[in-house]
Amino acid sequence: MDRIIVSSADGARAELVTHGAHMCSWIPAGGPEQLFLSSSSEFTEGAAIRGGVPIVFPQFSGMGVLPKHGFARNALWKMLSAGQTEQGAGQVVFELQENIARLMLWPHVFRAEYTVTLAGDTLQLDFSVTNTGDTVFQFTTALHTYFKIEDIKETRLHGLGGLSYRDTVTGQNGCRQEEEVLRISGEVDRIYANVAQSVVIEQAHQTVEVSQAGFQDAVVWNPGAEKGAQIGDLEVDGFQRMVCVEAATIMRPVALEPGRSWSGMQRIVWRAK
Ligand SMILES: O=P(O)(O)OC[C@H]1O[C@H](O)[C@H](O)[C@@H](O)[C@@H]1O
Repeated sequence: MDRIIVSSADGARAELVTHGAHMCSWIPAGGPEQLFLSSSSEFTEGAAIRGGVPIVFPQFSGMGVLPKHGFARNALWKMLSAGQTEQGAGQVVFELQENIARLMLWPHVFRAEYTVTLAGDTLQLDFSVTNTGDTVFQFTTALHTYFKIEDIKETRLHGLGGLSYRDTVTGQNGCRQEEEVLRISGEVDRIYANVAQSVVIEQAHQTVEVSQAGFQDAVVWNPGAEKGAQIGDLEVDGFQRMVCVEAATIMRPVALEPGRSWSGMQRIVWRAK
């Protein structure tokens, strides 16, 4: 699989592979690595990469008949461009369309585009899907971002208080987060609905602000010690060093008419304390 490195004029840097258009590393200008990547991750075609930013499309998790999280994260994407914008941001653009294997799984023709843009302390991920066929189709999707954490016990998530969520661990719908600040001390797997404000991941040394547009929902996932130990491509202590905050549309799937496009974006801003 091809490896692509892009950097901005002001020193931010990202690394991606064409397999899954998968972003493996993001280092903001003057800052440390922000994405978790498991050292046990298999970098082979056909296998998902554990960490970075997997693209979930056209099905979230096991919520349908497709392989878990759909086919986009395991597909070979076409790189359309890589370099710097006129303003000096680093940028890479990928494209994915149907092929025979994908049509056998999901009988729809489409064009997906994924643009990664970085400069200074900010990373922006733009994902769009166009229905290039002549019948409507539905999909669910997520940018499944794994954030690198020093110690999950010392990490706080702000911005989720008062939101309703589906608890994937218990299968319960219609839960409500009462506490303003979420601390993770075991398995957490939640789909928050109608997320309009940003989520801030606070650690002792930094904050990371995660905002989104186009995506309706946000997933927060950490497998905890027990489930984490069962994940073959995650290090034994991996769960302590990661948290996923995913921009997603799951609760109400997108129904895309022929000729129409849908787009969603996740923006991440790093701040040292
Ligand atoms: O192991 P994977 O197929 O990559 O899925 C990893 C995780 O993705 C999402 O965050 C889901 O909410 C979790 O239920 C799932 O375990």
